[in-house]
Amino acid sequence: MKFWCNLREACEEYGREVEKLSIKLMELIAISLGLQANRFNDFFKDQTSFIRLNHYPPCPNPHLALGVGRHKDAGALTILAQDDVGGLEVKRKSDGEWIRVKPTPHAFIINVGDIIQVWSNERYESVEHRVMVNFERERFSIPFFLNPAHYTMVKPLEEMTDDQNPPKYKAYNWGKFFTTRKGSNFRKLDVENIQIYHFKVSK
Ligand SMILES: O=C(O)CCC(=O)C(=O)O
Ligand SMILES: [Fe+2]
Repeated sequence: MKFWCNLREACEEYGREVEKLSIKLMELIAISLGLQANRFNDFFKDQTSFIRLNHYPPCPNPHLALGVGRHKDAGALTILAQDDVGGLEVKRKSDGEWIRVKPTPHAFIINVGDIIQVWSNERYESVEHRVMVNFERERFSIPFFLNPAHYTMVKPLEEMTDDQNPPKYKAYNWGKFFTTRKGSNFRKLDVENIQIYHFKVSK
């Protein structure tokens, strides 16, 4: 019983700290886009962020096992803690090759999610990634997903658009998008689910 109480407390404390870090990162991203540091803060007042605790048991034939199927993180930002086993792969845009991400001890991996891609009108891009299981060692990872309020209508920020750079996306409701995504994500190794390009403005 005590163990579980401690786990809850540890997770809650961890959540509070990575949330602070993620808001700091959003402030830096805002500055990098020429915006006020606090430009994104209001979106996270009623945030729907969450933590996932991932355990990947080993499999002698990793290519037949589902780690996490290819996807882009749908939210704003992901802060990923992982152990030293490795298995995360990102898709290189130039040639579509899957590149292994080497774990760096005591470092987080920060993923830009789809929402930053839309808010920034594609000045930032979310990265497609997947997880392959290890053939002999189990792996643990802890992603924190920074997500805006359920009712947020996600669309390119006005400051990121003008006559030369018209909005590349139509507005979509975050809560609805996320619920649809959650119902279909990670089921198979190589299937696509709802994506922001479904809201892309056609040229
Ligand atoms: O376990 C990992 O390294 C990443 C997991 C992941 O991509 C996710 O949960 O969205
Ligand atoms: Fe992910």
